[in-house]
Amino acid sequence: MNYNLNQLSEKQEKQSTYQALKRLLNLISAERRNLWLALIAILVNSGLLLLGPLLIGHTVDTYIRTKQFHGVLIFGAILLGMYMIAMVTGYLQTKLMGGIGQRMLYTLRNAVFNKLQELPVSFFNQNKAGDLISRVNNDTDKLNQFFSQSLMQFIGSIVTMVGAGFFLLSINFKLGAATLSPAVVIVLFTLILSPWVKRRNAKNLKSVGGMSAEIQESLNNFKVIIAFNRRDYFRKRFDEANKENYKTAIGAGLANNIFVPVYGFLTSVAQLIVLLYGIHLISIGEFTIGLLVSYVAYCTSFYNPLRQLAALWTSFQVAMAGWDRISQILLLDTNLTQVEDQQTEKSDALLEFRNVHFSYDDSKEILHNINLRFEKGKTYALIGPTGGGKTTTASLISRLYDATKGTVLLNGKDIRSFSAEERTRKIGFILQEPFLFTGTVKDNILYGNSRYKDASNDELKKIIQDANLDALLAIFDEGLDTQITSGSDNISLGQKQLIAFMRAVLRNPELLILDEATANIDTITEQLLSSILNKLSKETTLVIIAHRLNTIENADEIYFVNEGEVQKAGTLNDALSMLLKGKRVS
Ligand SMILES: Nc1ncnc2c1ncn2[C@@H]1O[C@H](COP(=O)(O)OP(=O)(O)OP(=O)(O)O)[C@@H](O)[C@H]1O
Repeated sequence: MNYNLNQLSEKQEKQSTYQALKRLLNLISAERRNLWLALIAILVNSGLLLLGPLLIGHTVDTYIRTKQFHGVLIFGAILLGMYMIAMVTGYLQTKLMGGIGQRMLYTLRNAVFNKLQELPVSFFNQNKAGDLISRVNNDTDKLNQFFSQSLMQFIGSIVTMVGAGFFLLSINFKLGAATLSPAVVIVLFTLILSPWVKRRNAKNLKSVGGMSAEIQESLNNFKVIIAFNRRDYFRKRFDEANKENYKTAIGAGLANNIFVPVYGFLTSVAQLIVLLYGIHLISIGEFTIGLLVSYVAYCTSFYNPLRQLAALWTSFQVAMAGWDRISQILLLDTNLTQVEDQQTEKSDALLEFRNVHFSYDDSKEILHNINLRFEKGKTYALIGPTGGGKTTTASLISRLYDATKGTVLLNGKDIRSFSAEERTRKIGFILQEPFLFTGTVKDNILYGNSRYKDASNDELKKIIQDANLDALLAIFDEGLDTQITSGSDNISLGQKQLIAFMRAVLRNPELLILDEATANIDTITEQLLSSILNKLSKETTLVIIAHRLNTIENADEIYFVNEGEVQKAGTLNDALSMLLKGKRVS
């Protein structure tokens, strides 16, 4: 299945803003009440501000021209009261929307992060971590900015414009229509250019993701970069990503700002129309000075928000481009779903491969028609040249991936019918590259182990002793409390493998896979691990992947894995000669 987000995005570019907006509103449906309250605040605010010019016009014509200053004072006080209420509603709207924006950011980041936790290994194979981080951090923030800062202004501007437009047309239809004609040009101009502006912003966000991926890759591999003196190479790569970002940012900036001067020009045209046509109407007695004062104010109330809308529209397009990138993740589904429970077959095999084929990306088949049987309590070894398919086979046993064809059976049932919890309880996997989290040795060996998660240090020490793991724990100076730092650079690779080993053994799985799990461990400690494995429950099935043949001398069965095919190797000596003769993967 294709999980590459940057390829998906090309396909999904056709998605309309309307569809994207609908999905976004579904996500924030919990905020409906606050959104309504904020909307009421904005309506009151805009309504009051719109009434102002009408009252001023009325004051000019009724009281100022007739010199009734008492009336001027009363209307002045009414206007002041209205403006004060408008101030309070303005504050309320900012407060409500700020909260909505931040809560939405929180919900969205959680939703994206939780989705990432659901997605299969293939997704992470096909996407760069830096780009994903940029989506979780940067793109969600673009939406937050729009929601907390721009949305209400956006709605406020539209309400003010509609209200001002209504007054302009109702006071004098001919003059109103002439005043509004430049707005038609503006709307057409905006509609035509918007998709182009959104595309430019999407390109810019993509380049931010690319730059972030570049930074993440070089930070993760800084030791190799320094050891191989590749700093210049990475500097160049970063420079290219940065240049791309610079170019797309300029492109997006130009697109985003194209509206401002055009809107400004057309606003001036509209004001000119009001003055020239308005004065003409006064001269022929069809209009009053007071109404012209109101008219100029309404013209400003109409075109100022329109100018603001130019900037807000840009912010909307940026937010929508960000939302597209976020929703690409949210819309993905894992292809490792749980299938319906099936009839259990009577089988003495704990795990079985039946005619299994597998390819990572549909292009090249990696495993061809594999048939394997792992019985309860036995030890199996997978050997073979580098790139032959051993780790891939192990990954299918633990369902990191599903077979492209054929079936993997666990306890006589399709492995896909087990819940992830059940499966991981039954199958333990010590990966080739063990990963440790920041915390103590205790935190790390209890990772994902619900059985002992509340055990005290003393209880845990006893459990470790019973599992014959105490000699391994003794290797760490401060035992269970030894600190592991981020990236776990304060302990050796061999020590990391020991922690991963303890973590897996303590879970007491029915099937334990060791993928080169002792490759970095000295011979004495390796013998210790071997004796621990021998003392595991007689029910435990072991699958050991190893390059060093001494590691597998106790195996009941040895399989030779080469060029995606698996065959029984017989004795250790047969395995050795197969290895020596074994073809390498071309
Ligand atoms: N994530 C992946 N995406 C695409 N191809 C992959 C991926 N992982 C492995 N492969 C390919 O699958 C083939 C088998 O790799 P695998 O890791 O299973 O070999 P292996 O026998 O375990 O090798 P080693 O002894 O080096 O660990 C190789 O050709 C490899 O390039």
